[in-house]
Amino acid sequence: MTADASAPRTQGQEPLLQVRGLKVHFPIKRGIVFDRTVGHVRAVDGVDLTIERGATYGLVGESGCGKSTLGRAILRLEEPTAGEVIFDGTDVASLKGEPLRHMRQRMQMVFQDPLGSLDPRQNVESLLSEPLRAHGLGGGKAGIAEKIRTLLDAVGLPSAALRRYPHEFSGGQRQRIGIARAVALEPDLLIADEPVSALDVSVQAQVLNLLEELQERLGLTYLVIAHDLAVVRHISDVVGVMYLGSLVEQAPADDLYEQPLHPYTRSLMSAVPVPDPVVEETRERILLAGDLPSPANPPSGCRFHTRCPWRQETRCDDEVPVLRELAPGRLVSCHWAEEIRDGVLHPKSPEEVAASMGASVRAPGAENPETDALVQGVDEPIERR
Ligand SMILES: Nc1ncnc2c1ncn2[C@@H]1O[C@H](COP(=O)(O)OP(=O)(O)OP(=O)(O)O)[C@@H](O)[C@H]1O
Repeated sequence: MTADASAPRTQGQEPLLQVRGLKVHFPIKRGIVFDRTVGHVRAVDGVDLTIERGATYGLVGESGCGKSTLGRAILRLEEPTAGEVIFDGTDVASLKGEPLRHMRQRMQMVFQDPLGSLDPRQNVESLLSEPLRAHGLGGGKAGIAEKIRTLLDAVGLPSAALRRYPHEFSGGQRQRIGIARAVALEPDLLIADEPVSALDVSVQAQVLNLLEELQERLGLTYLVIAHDLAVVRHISDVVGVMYLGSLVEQAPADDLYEQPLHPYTRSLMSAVPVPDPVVEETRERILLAGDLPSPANPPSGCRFHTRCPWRQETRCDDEVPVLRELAPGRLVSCHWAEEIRDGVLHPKSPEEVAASMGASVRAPGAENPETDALVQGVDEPIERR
């Protein structure tokens, strides 16, 4: 992370990645041969974000809000329903054949579960040489061997690791192998999807430090996806918070942690314990009413209104808030962000929120019983694409 998180790192240069109006909607199919579309899961529903070269963008939000789908759509592992992904000035959707292959080489992914993403039958040497051979990189046999040794050294593993298999390593070491494999192709952008959430807390910091070191050394740009705000805090320049397929807040990391503006960000932040016992004692705790609504049938108006302690009738229920700039670099999609920031509006308890929603809270399935039942898994299974 740069000293001044809000400062542009590469003045005059265009950003490495620009995502504009990105939507990924998955059809929900029914019928004996799944031939009837009864609705759509709006996993990503109109996301705009920009990542400057050499910067780290931390994307957070609770499980199911669409973070992984967004990451996969950037890599074109998921076909967007609408919107654009501009990578290094080129619209990714316009690429085919060799240019698409080359673009894929320049964007790599680190997965949450290295055991699941590394072939258990391949030893480390084979795991690391495979992508190099596939992309014709590293020169001949000797060149590849040399490159693999350098990679192992860069991720802090001994050369004795070469002959060993993924199951012989600890979780942290396996993640180091996953990272070595991802950087082997000298990418520009690394998308790390929950890179440390499967690891012990003591190992998480080591892996995050390694990512930082590699970024510095190799000039990488990162999109780091996590459900935990604490994970992305120290490595991110900019943090984006997602709720039900949309970004609700985006800010330079220090600003966001100092003063979260969106009610959802505030509730996420209030769940992070503070190491100082005095501060911890007085820490604001915001409990949310209800569960994450179904992305197949999101609430009207502000999508967060059914759980929001600051909800105001009826504007929040009816009017979709736009992601607007409150201060330089600080984007928030809440009608009442200023009032909440200035303490003019006070939060309700989860019980009050639930009671205030009363009859207006939509019972699951009330608007679209088929869709909701499917998404919640109480009916027939959804065919996953
Ligand atoms: N291939 C698919 N077909 C249908 N629905 C999908 C598919 N992939 C994801 N979804 C749905 O899209 C929504 C967003 O999923 P996604 O995995 O992107 O969320 P996430 O925030 O990354 O959550 P997690 O951290 O649990 O992976 C979820 O409701 C999920 O069930």
